[in-house]
Parts: sequence; structure tokens; C-alpha cells
Amino acid sequence: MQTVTTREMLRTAVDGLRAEGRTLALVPTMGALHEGHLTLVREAKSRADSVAVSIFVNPTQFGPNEDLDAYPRRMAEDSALLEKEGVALLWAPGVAEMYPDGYATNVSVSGVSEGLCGAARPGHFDGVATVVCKLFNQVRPDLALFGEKDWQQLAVIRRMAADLDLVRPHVSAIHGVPTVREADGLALSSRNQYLSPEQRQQAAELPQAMRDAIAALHSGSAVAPTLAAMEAHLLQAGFASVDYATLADAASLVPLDSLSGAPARLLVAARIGGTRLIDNMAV
Ligand SMILES: Nc1ncnc2c1ncn2[C@@H]1O[C@H](COP(=O)(O)OP(=O)(O)OP(=O)(O)O)[C@@H](O)[C@H]1O
Ligand SMILES: CC(C)(CO)[C@@H](O)C(=O)[O-]
Ligand code: BAL
Repeated sequence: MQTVTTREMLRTAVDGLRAEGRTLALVPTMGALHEGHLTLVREAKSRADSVAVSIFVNPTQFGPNEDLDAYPRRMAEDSALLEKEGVALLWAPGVAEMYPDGYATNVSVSGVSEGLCGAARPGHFDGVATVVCKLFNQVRPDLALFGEKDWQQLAVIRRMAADLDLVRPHVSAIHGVPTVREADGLALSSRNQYLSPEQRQQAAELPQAMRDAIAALHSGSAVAPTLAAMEAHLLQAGFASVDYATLADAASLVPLDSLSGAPARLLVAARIGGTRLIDNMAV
């Protein structure tokens, strides 16, 4: 595996990997890798001749009171894991390489960015869209893979790539990968390591409350009281607050007040202590 930290080194490495029509898949990450990330890598390997992974803790997607400084950074361990998976290229730029002096451009996606995590984390999706646009232009992958755990992020990236004509020639496909979960149902996330053992046990109530709510909706319960009961379940289980608990159209993320037959998604963000967890499931 080649590890590159400058755009110049990256250009040479990408040219080599793309020679003779060989295909390249990109898996963007913020590091602190777990089985969720490795599942994206394995899926990428099955779909392209070679795989590039980026590790960049992007400061512009963190709010002023969020966990940018605390976010886990484990480059040596991450690099060993990726090497073992047969990744060809690790793109690990520093902040000054990604945003050199004088950097002034922002990508902002309307509509799908605005509710849910966009409302709870102002500016977050501008930071995500901007850095992912840059990653697509830098790596020029044939395919990019993202986890469905970050469902709204995936919708924002698909919108951005279509609107900015990145889908061809740069990224010919954006592939969503189903959420990888622990045995008790908790979605794997780098932020799970902030949880104390007691909080980690309580955290399993998030997927449980969501499965209960989905069962209630399918058996005819109305949306608003079902969501209210789910929120009460989470607070009872020790969650400090619920940022949102929403039934939404799976593609547009417009909130729904009833099941209409179109694909719907239950999306939740809730806090245990200072840790914010998100999850979503098909309804
Ligand atoms: N449990 C998971 N299953 C599938 N994909 C995942 C999972 N967790 C993260 N991913 C995906 O991995 C990519 C990189 O995510 P990131 O590095 O932010 O990890 P994370 O575990 O989501 O961290 P965070 O705690 O910041 O949410 C994203 O496309 C994300 O959706
Ligand atoms: C897509 C991403 C790598 C952009 O920084 C990040 O938001 C993430 O890890 O999900
Ligand atoms: N996994 C999404 C990145 C973030 O929460 O900033």
C-alpha cells in the first residue's frame, strides 16, 4: 500500500493505478477504522481493480462546540488494517494540504441538507459536501462508497455529485453500503468509543426503540404518537436528549406524517452524556 500526503504525490499514484483502463474505487473516511469501514473497503474491492481510502478528519464539518479535538486519530493502526485488506492507496493529507492559505470556496447543497442533522449541526453538510467534492476531484475514482449509517450524508453527496456534474467523468457511481451493527444492534461508529460501559449498554436501546417503532407503524399506529413513544423509551433508557426522531421519505428526506407506500426511513439522533449517536432504518 502506498501512503501519500500531498496532492502532487496523489496525482502520480492515481495516474499509476488508473493506467491501462484499470478502475479505482474511493472510500472516504475520518479514520479510527472499524468493521463498518472495512466492509466498505471489501465492497469496494469487489467492484474495482484497486481501492483508495482517504483518512482526513475534516475540520470544516465540525461545529465550534463539537468534538474535533477529541475525535480519535489512529493513523498507525488504521494503516495496518488497510494494508491487510489489500488497499492500494491511502490518501492522508494534513489540514494545510486540503485547505491551503487563501482557501475560500464552499459547496452548499440546499433542500436535502437542511433538516435532521443539518438543522442540529449548522454548516455540517457544507463541510461534508465541500470536502467530498474535493476528494472526488483529487482521486478521480470510478466509484465511491459510503455507509447508509449516515443516510442523510449519502443523500447530500448524491445530490451534490449530480448537480455539479461529477457523476461523469469523475465518479461514475456512488454506492451506499448497509449499516454494519454490533450483535446487540448498535450501529458501529467511531464515536461509540466515547461511551462508558454503562452508556454502551444503554446505547443498544436506540436500535431496539427504532425496531419497536417500526413494528408499531406496520401494525397501524399513527406516526406522531409512535415517534413520541420512541422518544420516551430513549429518555427512560438513560439518553440525555433526542435531537430528532423523524419518519421521512427515504430519498427526499421530507418528513412524513403517515405511511404512503413510498419507501420511508426512520431517522434518529440522540445523545448519551456528551456523545451524539445517529441511526436510521427502512420502514
Ligand atoms: N456501521 C457502519 N456501517 C456501514 N458504514 C459505516 C458505518 N459506520 C461508518 N460507516 C461509513 O464509513 C464512512 C466513514 O465514516 P466515518 O469515518 O465518519 O466513521 P463513523 O464511524 O461514521 O464515525 P462517526 O463516529 O464520526 O460517525 C462513511 O461513509 C460512513 O457512513
Ligand atoms: C464522508 C466524510 C469522510 C467526509 O469528511 C465523513 O463525513 C465521514 O467519514 O462520513
Ligand atoms: N460520519 C459522519 C461524520 C461526522 O459526524 O462528522
